[in-house]
Amino acid sequence: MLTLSGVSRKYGDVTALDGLDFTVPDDRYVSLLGASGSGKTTLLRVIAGFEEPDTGTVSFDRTRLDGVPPHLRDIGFVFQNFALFPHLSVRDNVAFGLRHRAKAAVRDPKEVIERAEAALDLVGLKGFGHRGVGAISGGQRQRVALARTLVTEPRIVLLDEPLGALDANLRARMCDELRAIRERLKVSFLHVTGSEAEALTMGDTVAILSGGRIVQDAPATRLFANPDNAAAARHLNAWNILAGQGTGAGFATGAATFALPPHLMPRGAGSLGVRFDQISIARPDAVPEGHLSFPARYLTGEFNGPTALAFFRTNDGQLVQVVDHLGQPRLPEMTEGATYALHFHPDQIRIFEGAA
Ligand SMILES: Nc1ncnc2c1ncn2[C@@H]1O[C@H](COP(=O)(O)OP(=O)(O)OP(=O)(O)O)[C@@H](O)[C@H]1O
Repeated sequence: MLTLSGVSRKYGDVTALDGLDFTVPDDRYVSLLGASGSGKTTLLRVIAGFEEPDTGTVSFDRTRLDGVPPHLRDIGFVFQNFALFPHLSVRDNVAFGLRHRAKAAVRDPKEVIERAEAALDLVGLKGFGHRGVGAISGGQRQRVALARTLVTEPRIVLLDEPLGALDANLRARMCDELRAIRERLKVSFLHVTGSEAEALTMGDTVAILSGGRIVQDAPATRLFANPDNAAAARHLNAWNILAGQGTGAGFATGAATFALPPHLMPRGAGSLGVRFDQISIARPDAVPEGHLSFPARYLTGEFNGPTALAFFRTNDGQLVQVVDHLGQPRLPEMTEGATYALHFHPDQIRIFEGAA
């Protein structure tokens, strides 16, 4: 198990990692989700040993890795741009790591070729060994990069936005393949991405990096349904979040004051989260009994195939989204510019304590 405790890393005035605690268990596919600039690459570089943390520790199975140079950590790193050697063949790219690794370098040419070919077979590139890396597709280059890392039998594989350079179709296929390869090897993958869909699809668990810390680390389905805090919810791109304050009259937000059941009422500042797919829409005078609601002006709709998105603006100018699944449509016909009541049952909301 890889463990980071209290890891901080600053660049001048910028705090990239801020006392971060994080573990990657054995035999697990872990997604790390964060916005651009949230410190994802810094975190991978600290784990791999390309950077040392200012404070805190990195260990593997309780052995400290701080101060151990990258090539002695047994950690694989698949770079976003693949970083292949353009003048070498596919097989020689894969063999390179094996011939040159610091621990237990393989010198016997026959064994090098056998192991390189086995790694290519594992990533679905049997028979491609003789090709130049310029003569294969982007998805195949991605797999060469993976094979080059896997051939060295790392204890954990770090993947920095591994699908970012691929087109959408290929990305979907590589998602399945990465998971299948990992399951065969039983080695943990830590997959960094800025895409919530990719993080949720890939990870057995998803860790969300925000403000230099992991704000939630949970199985994908639990995280999606039950974010612990507003920061985590925001990253899922599926939750509307209305910041407000608990008052005598209810939970006061810029969109409306909600008469929350007492057990949900935050003591001071807080926010109300409601998922895009759990809001219904009615005429202002037709909100069902027991539902909470707020008024909002319908802006426009967006049709995405199996789902349709509707965009609204609250009285205080916040953008709110509602999603409809075309298999089970819930939304009425709406007129752009008209005001509707967006409503939901109190059981469907999450209240997050603290300032948003
Ligand atoms: N070498 C550096 N010198 C100065 N600031 C840096 C350096 N590396 C990273 N930073 C800053 O640290 C913060 C975290 O950067 P990092 O590259 O880790 O983010 P990221 O989540 O990987 O972003 P992206 O998804 O855009 O690649 C950013 O504010 C970045 O500008």
